Amino acid sequence: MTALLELSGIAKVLTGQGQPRPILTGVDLTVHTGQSVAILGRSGSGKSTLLSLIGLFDRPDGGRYLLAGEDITTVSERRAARLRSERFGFVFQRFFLLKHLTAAQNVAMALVNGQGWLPRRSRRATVMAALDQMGIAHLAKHKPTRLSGGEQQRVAIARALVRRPQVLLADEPTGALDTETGSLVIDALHAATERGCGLVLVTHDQAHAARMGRVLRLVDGALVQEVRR
Ligand SMILES: Nc1ncnc2c1ncn2[C@@H]1O[C@H](COP(=O)(O)OP(=O)(O)OP(=O)(O)O)[C@@H](O)[C@H]1O
Repeated sequence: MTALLELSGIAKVLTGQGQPRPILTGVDLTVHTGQSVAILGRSGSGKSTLLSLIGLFDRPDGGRYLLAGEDITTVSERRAARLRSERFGFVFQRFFLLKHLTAAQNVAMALVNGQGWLPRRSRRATVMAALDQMGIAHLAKHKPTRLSGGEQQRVAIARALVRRPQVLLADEPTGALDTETGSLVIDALHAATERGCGLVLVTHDQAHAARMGRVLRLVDGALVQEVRR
């Protein structure tokens, strides 16, 4: 079966103010439909750099990246933008919800695309289905200020899922939440994988990582399998 994501020998050198630094030296990662992977690693090890390469915000300096069998290692920015909006959903530590809009309107914002808005009725049904999948359909009319951190993050996940991405990329999505609330957010991410999404979760939380199908650690620029205890 063709993998959803297949990265082999991915390398990335970052140039800040000083000497160029190799951050990733040979990352191999394969994710199939419905699979979940956690990536652990000390601060500065390159986890966010890796996620930004997977999400096509940046390109690698070496290696090969296949998305559903298509070689996108050196894809143009134009094609990357299209793939980002059609194939990927993104969830971050900060929720980035618009405060003056309701939960449903925040999710609906993700449906704006080159072809304009979906017809009103199908838009509403699509948005409500995404909120329902996250267990927060009853909060559709609430503005973010009336929602808890965990609820806001679930709105953000609904927004990431509403276009039915193949891959969900989550960078520290529980970083701003207490353990219990974070666990609800992990439940929500699991619900996405049950619908066939591939999930790559960057986290510092060992307990949340342990709930993923595989746990990998970024060490010296490469991913190594974490030994389960
Ligand atoms: N644009 C850049 N130019 C140069 N160096 C960078 C750039 N972006 C990040 N870095 C450096 O690359 C390294 C990896 O950063 P990255 O954010 O990927 O790590 P991380 O594992 O996600 O860290 P954290 O867990 O703290 O979020 C860090 O040392 C960082 O300072």
